[in-house]
Amino acid sequence: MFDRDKKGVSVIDAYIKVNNLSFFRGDRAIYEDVSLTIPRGKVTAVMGPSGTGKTTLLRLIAAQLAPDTGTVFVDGQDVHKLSRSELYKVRKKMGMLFQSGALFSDMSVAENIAFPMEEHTKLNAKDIARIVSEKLHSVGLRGAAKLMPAELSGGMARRVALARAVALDPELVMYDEPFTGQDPISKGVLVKLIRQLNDTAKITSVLVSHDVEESLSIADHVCILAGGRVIAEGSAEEIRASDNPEVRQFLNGEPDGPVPFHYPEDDANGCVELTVGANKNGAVQ
Ligand SMILES: Nc1ncnc2c1ncn2[C@@H]1O[C@H](COP(=O)(O)OP(=O)(O)OP(=O)(O)O)[C@@H](O)[C@H]1O
Repeated sequence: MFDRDKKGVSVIDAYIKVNNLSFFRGDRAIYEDVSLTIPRGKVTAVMGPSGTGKTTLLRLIAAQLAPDTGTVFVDGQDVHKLSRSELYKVRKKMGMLFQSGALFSDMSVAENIAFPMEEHTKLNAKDIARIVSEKLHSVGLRGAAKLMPAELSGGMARRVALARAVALDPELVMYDEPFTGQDPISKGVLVKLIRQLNDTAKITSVLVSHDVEESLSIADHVCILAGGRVIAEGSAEEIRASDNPEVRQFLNGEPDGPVPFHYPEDDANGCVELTVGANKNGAVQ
């Protein structure tokens, strides 16, 4: 699947390169010395147990968070060394569909998709209307242009958000849990759309998801994170065939195994102290 050099060794043309990244929340290491590659023009699925740091990784890539050590290169640029204006240019190449990425409820579907173009480009109204129509067509919703978000099903809303995420023709699109709360049919539609958008617009896609089957079905490259480390990286076939017990536990959804289920406990955050409901004498009711 990847290009090969003269000796037949596979070489990855990296769009994103994460090198020896460490990132802490307080004393807790979310990442320790992590390196990984996101290949250009492919769909990469980043998977791992809840709370592992997948969203954090996307935010580090978008330079919304800064690493404690290590570097993140996006299209050859160290994003944490850029000036504000340089970072602004790099971010314009990124489309993001975050978990919380709700539509603006007081704007129609068309206005939602037009919004990034009105904010970030000098395109005239006619061109914006044409692009909105194209983007809506690409997600199969041209007939929904005038609807308000409250009139959409959950699956339709996700597709409109997708159209908005690609409104500026990004080189990179990062999807954070795009399938959450979707029924199997909507999941199938989204899977197809993510693949189609990636291939027709030659986008680099990063997909963060818990949905193992959906992710493996479209991913060219898979990266599994657990316990602050990359526990496996490779093609979907390689991951499916892995005999690494941590990978097997994750793919099979087993609660017991080498990947811990419990959030690490410490005195600062782990002690349950409730004052709610305490009466004047301190008795909890
Ligand atoms: N703003 C914050 N302040 C402190 N800790 C945070 C903050 N945001 C996230 N964390 C912690 O960082 C860890 C990684 O969070 P993150 O959201 O990246 O995980 P995730 O793998 O995306 O989880 P999920 O799959 O459940 O969405 C979690 O343990 C979380 O408690």
